[in-house]
Amino acid sequence: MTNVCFAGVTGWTAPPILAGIDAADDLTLTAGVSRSAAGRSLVDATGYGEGQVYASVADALRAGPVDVLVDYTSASAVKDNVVTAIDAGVHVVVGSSGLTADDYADLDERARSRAVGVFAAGNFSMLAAILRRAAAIAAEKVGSWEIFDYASETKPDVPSGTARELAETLADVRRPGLGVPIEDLQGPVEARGADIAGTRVHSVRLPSYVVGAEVVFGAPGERLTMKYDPGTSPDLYAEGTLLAIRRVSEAAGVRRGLDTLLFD
Ligand SMILES: NC(=O)C1=CN([C@@H]2O[C@H](COP(=O)(O)OP(=O)(O)OC[C@H]3O[C@@H](n4cnc5c(N)ncnc54)[C@H](O)[C@@H]3O)[C@@H](O)[C@H]2O)C=CC1
Ligand SMILES: O=C(O)C1=N[C@H](C(=O)O)C[C@H](O)C1
Repeated sequence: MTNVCFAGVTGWTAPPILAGIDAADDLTLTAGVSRSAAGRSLVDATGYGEGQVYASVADALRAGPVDVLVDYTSASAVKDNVVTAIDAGVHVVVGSSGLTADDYADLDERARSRAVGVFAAGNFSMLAAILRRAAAIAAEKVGSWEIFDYASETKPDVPSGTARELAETLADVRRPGLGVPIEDLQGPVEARGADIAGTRVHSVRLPSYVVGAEVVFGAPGERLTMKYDPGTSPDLYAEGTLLAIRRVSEAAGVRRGLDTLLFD
């Protein structure tokens, strides 16, 4: 049996994942973290689970045995939460966005030194994972691309975890070419987007968008556009998150990208 603590238990993403844990014979939801519901029982606050809701990950991990922490909190809270779990010898599944490649390098070192597994995906949906894998294949043959990152006007972090992870994945293949170097541009250079691991990333924040991502590959005389477009339900993140919970203890250190669990 794997004991799971879910941080972000009252958030938008939580319900279908909590339902999946509840329905699984091999997983138990033993603790939750949420500032607004701290002190309540899990079942009262969420409809699922056996334990309590705590105000912080540190409090939750002190309260009882936990094998895996799942973090769906926020870009501002996630790094401290992951560090707290690693230091307590607890494996971590990171759903929250906002961590950079440098953050993951720090966490990897820390996790390896404590023989803890950390699994992170900028997007736990199956189709976003396929986009990541397909884009990496395209980057082997096409040397120019840019990413468009779409999210609601209230998303606090930029770029999305989905877009950041995509850019960092493509950087492992190669760095895209630029027709005009950024330093040689005339006009406001912000118009060319942010440099994320060598890719220009353009973040759009407008009402009605859920996080989606588009990568456009350009070659002389032709373009290839790959676009991930989610609906409005958080259900699509549940299956991938449950897979990660079950597999995070397989290896020490940080592993990234749901596609690595689906295809490798
Ligand atoms: N990797 C993926 O597939 C997905 C990633 N996300 C990311 O997950 C994160 C959460 O997303 P939502 O569920 O939409 O957010 P939300 O704002 O609806 O919920 C956040 C939850 O975290 C808790 N929380 C936030 N900061 C906290 C802190 N400092 N201490 C204790 N609890 C805290 C809140 O109480 C709430 O329960 C975001 O970073 C989002 O970008 C969301 C959906 C899918
Ligand atoms: O903020 C969100 O809502 C989401 N964020 C994730 C991201 O930053 O990529 C992905 C998910 O689709 C929803």
